[in-house]
Formats: sequence, structure tokens, C-alpha cells
Amino acid sequence: MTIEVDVALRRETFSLEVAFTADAGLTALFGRSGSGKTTVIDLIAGLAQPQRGRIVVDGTVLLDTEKGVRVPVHRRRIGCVFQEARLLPHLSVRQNLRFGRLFSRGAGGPSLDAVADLLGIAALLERRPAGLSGGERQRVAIGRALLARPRLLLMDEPLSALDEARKREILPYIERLRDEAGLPIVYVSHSVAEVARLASTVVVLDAGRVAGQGPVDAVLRRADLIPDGAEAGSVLAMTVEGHDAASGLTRLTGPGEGRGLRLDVPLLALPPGRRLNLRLPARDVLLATEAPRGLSARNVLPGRVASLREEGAACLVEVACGEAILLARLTRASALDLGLAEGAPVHAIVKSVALDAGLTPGARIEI
Ligand SMILES: Nc1ncnc2c1ncn2[C@@H]1O[C@H](COP(=O)(O)OP(=O)(O)OP(=O)(O)O)[C@@H](O)[C@H]1O
Repeated sequence: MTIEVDVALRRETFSLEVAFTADAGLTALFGRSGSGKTTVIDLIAGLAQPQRGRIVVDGTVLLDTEKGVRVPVHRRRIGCVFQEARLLPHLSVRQNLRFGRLFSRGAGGPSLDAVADLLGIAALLERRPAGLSGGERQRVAIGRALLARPRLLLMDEPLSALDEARKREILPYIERLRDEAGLPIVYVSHSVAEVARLASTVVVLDAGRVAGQGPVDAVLRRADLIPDGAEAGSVLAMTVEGHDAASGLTRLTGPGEGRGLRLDVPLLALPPGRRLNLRLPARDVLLATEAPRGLSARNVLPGRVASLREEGAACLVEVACGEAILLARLTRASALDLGLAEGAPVHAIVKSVALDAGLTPGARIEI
């Protein structure tokens, strides 16, 4: 299940030239306002036409300007979810969902009940949109898109109109969709927190061009790719191993088998086995050349310096801890004092992590 996009479009004041490929999972189109994210979504959906382009989804060519192929919007079988749910107000939730079904051709695809279960809206089926919360409405909109049996789901800032509580409520459903629905998702966002939590692959857009692309952990470690104001850090795919209620800690493991990374964090209300992306902001990782003693931080991870990069007065150090790579931001003076060099053994001390559970910028848990 792959997506190939290679499009060029010129408008009077804006030109866009974007090429990327994405596998199954969630691909985030990330970038500051005006970088061209929505334009790319419109081009994939067929709502805008490029001067040149080729778009292939799961082996089906939707656009190939050289060969004169332009599959019209209604034939592309692409589901769209926007900032606003855009439900039909006079219909019940069930009727709104059935409305999605009208656009699916042929049999097959998930049943209405299966989709309602996946999105936690089974209890809402007889209600009208006006009586639902913003998060509930958005889940119905996702369900309606899924019932049209799309080969690809496009989501354009689906959380940006929701308050923090509603975002928290809907995120686990988007994660389930990513992990269980088996269809690729292209997701527009300008929030690092959202991208860190949800994306498998990230395509960073800047002024209509691809500034960088790759797996979420590799992209979010690059300070040069992150829009102003946000900070670089590592993203670790962790799994809840278990809880120790007595000491008030949850043990997380991964990535990598056996001798992989282990982190203790304050108790999380998540079941063992649950996967989550943990973001470690670079400035909350300290480095020591010897194993520190008498320290309050619980998480001291042995590793090796994988790379060093100077950035103004700061030095960004990548540390390989097993299969994971942590990013630490030090002053250049500290990096010199420690005599850091590629390959040197170090201990990474993790002071806090951003769980991005509620996506509140800067929300951290001290560990
Ligand atoms: N229909 C249009 N006609 C002319 N210019 C447009 C049109 N739609 C968008 N633009 C311009 O194209 C550029 C990219 O816009 P686009 O909406 O794709 O950016 P974006 O990254 O999605 O921004 P945001 O995060 O603010 O939604 C902007 O400069 C915008 O003003």
C-alpha cells in the first residue's frame, strides 16, 4: 500500500513543486502556514489541477499529466476529513454515516457497525449532529469518510477546531485508524506535538517545496526542519511494559528487542502492551561521560555519540542508545568541556518527556 505524489503547480503568487512517496500508516504534511499543505491535499483529492503531475495510490494511477490521465474527483475513492465535520444537520448520525455509503461503489468494505465501534460512536447513532460535541462530530465525519470505502484518507487539520479536551478524546481513535483500518492516511498539521504522536512518515513543506522527508523520529530530530517556535527532539516508539503502583511508575520499553531502551515515567493510565510515541525534547536530555551518582533523575541511559552538530552557541548531539537515537542540546562550551566526539561513550540523562497526550505545547512530565 503506497502513495506516490509528484506535482507541480504555479499560481500568480505561489508555486509548488512537491514529490514524496509514503507507505501505509500516517504520513504527516507538516509546515508553517502558507507552505502549501492544503494545496497538496487538494491536488491529491482532485480539487485542484496541477500543470504537471503524477499521483498513484496503491497501484492505481489517479493522475498522469504526461499520459493524459486525470481521474475525476468522484472516481478517486479518496476520503476527506476537514477542520469542520460538515455533517448534514437534519439527519441522524446513522443517516449521516449511510450517506457516506452512498458513494462507495460495489460491495465490501467495513460495515456501519464496525466503523461505529472503531470510532466509539455506536451509542450516538440516533442522535443529531447539533447535540454532539466537536470531537464526536469529527469522529462521525471520519466514519462517513471510511464508509465510502476510500483507498486513501486525507485529513486536513482535523483537530485544529477542537479544544484540548476534545483533542485528547479523539486522538486514540486516529491512532486506531492508523493501526487497524489498513488504509494510508495523509494528515495535514503544523503542530509538532500532533505529528510526533500520530505520524509514521513526515513530509516537511516550506514555501511550496519539500524541505525534508522521512520517518517521524529522523525528521523531528532536525532542528532546521521544525517551524519557528517549536523545538527539536527525539521521538521514541515505546510500549507500556507494566505499572508499579507502589512506586507510582510506569515502565516503558522499546524500540528494539531484549536490551532495548527502558524508561520509567510517572504512572500512565494506559494498559500494558499499548504503544505510544514519546517525545524527548533535546533540551531536556543531559549528557555525562561517566555514570552519574546521587542524581534525582531516574533515567540514565548508556549510549554512544552518533553525531555532533553545532548550531549557534548550541551543540546538538545524537546519542545512539541501542536502536534508539536520542537528541541532546548542550552549549558548545559544555560539549568541549566533556570532550565529546563521535563514537564516545556517554550517559544520557532524561529529565522530562513530552507525552503529547493532550497536545498542549510544552506539556511535559518530569522523570
Ligand atoms: N485558490 C487559490 N488561489 C490562489 N492562491 C491560493 C489559493 N489557495 C491557496 N493559495 C495560496 O497558496 C499558498 C499555499 O496555501 P495553502 O493553503 O496550501 O498553505 P497551507 O500550508 O495549507 O497553509 P495553512 O496552514 O495556513 O492552512 C498560499 O500562499 C495561499 O495564499
